Amino acid sequence: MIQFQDISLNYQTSQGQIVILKNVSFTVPSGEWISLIGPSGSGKTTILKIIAGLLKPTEGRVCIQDVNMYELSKVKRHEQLRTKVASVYQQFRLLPQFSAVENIMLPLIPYQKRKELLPRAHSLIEKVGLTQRLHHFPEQLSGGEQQRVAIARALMTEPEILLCDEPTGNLDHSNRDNVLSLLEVLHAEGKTIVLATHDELAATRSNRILALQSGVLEERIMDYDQV
Ligand SMILES: Nc1ncnc2c1ncn2[C@@H]1O[C@H](COP(=O)(O)OP(=O)(O)OP(=O)(O)O)[C@@H](O)[C@H]1O
Repeated sequence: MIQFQDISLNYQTSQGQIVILKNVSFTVPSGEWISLIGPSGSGKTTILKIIAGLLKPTEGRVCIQDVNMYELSKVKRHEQLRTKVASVYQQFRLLPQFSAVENIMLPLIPYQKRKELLPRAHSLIEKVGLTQRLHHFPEQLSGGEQQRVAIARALMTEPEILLCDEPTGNLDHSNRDNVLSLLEVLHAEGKTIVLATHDELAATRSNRILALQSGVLEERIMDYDQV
């Protein structure tokens, strides 16, 4: 479960203090898929970075499975989150010098032998439907295929929580549908998913939509389970 409690985030700039998030609170029970929607600059990526342990809020608490992440030292926080939370981004972020299967293994390469990681990497590449592309390099893959490799890479540590930042933003219609269908499969398997998107239609695939406007969570919370 993710508890995002009374979170505010300000930046100090040469023009003075700017407020990015204002007193934002929400809870994501384990296994739920929520979508964050809102215009550009409303704070969606900022929320994902805070959940990922990468950005300390100015105020508020973020608890993952009841542990207050920002009370921990940076090292302990990363250790806690390393296997619990994984991210998928709009710009795939694959390393160009590595093949698909090598990219998938990357999150665990510092911790385990390559030989031990290969069977899991193979099963993940099969899961995302790219068995035929195992040894292809990113430049030899389509955008949709690269994103599916990126999702497989995110799954390598068996995270409970998947943070997806505009994962379909660079994809055409059919690749977008492939990626969303894959998220639906992962959700059905029990993953907790937080999707930040401009794509309101994509967001309707989730359990709940939270709408952000200039760093404020709108009261409008659409719960499709109750429609
Ligand atoms: N380091 C920083 N210093 C100052 N302002 C920042 C910094 N990082 C982000 N911002 C501002 O925070 C605001 C929220 O950014 P964020 O990336 O969370 O928005 P977003 O809703 O994800 O936008 P988009 O949909 O375009 O990705 C933006 O106005 C951005 O300019």
